Amino acid sequence: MSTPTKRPLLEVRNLEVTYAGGAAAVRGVDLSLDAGQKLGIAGESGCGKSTLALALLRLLPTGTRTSGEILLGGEDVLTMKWGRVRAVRWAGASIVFQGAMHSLNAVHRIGDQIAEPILLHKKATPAGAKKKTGELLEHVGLPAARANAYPHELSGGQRQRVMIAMALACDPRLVIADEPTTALDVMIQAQILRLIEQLVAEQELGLIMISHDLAVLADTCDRLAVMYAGRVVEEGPARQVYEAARHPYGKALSAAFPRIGDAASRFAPRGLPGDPPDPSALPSGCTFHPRCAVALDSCATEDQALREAGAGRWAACVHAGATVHEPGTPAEEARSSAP
Ligand SMILES: Nc1ncnc2c1ncn2[C@@H]1O[C@H](COP(=O)(O)OP(=O)(O)OP(=O)(O)O)[C@@H](O)[C@H]1O
Repeated sequence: MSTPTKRPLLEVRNLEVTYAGGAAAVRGVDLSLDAGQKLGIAGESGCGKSTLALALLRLLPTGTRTSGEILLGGEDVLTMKWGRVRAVRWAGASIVFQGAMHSLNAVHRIGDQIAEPILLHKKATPAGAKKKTGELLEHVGLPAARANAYPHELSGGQRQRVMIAMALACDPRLVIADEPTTALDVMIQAQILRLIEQLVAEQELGLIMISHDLAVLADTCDRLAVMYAGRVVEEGPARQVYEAARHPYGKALSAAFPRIGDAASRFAPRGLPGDPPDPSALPSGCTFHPRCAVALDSCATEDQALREAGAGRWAACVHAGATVHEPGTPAEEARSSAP
């Protein structure tokens, strides 16, 4: 959490997003991020990660209901006039989506696509934008001459580098990366993650990285928020959440990924039985209770807010803070008994 004297770069307060059809995709989310900080957002498919990312820049479809506050540098994105929202996109905050092939325009040279937001935001003259495009390409590890290439002439990793260059084109303070490496092989994935880390450190950006892969987030981010059914159910220092989650869902998500270098990794990772709930028809009480191995009778009726679960750690579980033995895989048992 931020110090009271310094305003966070981004503060999300009680954000609620409901799609036109009634799906409550984001429910009461609070987040805080300082410049230079990297926040990971994890969760299964459908838990609301992308909806949250799109809400931050008011990119949700017409008819979607949004409430709460999204304070970017103290200004509420949700109540801004559209002209101001357009000014904030790219220049205040930008998004790198997964699957660069779909995000880039196939019929335009990549240099023109990177220069477009620079010109749109009047950050440079056409000649200045061309120069900056070359510099940005070199900064993300591509030769400036690749500006003349079309998207299909680049590899998947190179295209993702282009997306990162484009995201940085107008010098934003916040970058939101939504599954930026999901479509890439592991070697390229590692290169792109190191590039993102390097750029964040160099430019003191705030980074929100969204992924279903807790291991990737634990490796890249300072803090980690775990979402379930539209809520943040656990938050804390990234490595601690990954190694020893306090919420049964965080534990299950963590157990779903093998640990390289962990003696217990010879045991198979374990999946979580059942499916996430339909956001149009959420279960009563704690929404995780139908899948929870340690649910009490009261969990079916009593909702749980985030509560302190150790220093700098939060979990929305009746057991948070208490030691509960949950029957686990041998890998989990070995980990929990390790000194
Ligand atoms: N345009 C839309 N209209 C109605 N419901 C939607 C829309 N987009 C997403 N949803 C629903 O909102 C919920 C959250 O979806 P969202 O894409 O935010 O999840 P996610 O965690 O990002 O999943 P994934 O990892 O698969 O992208 C899902 O139940 C989804 O079906």
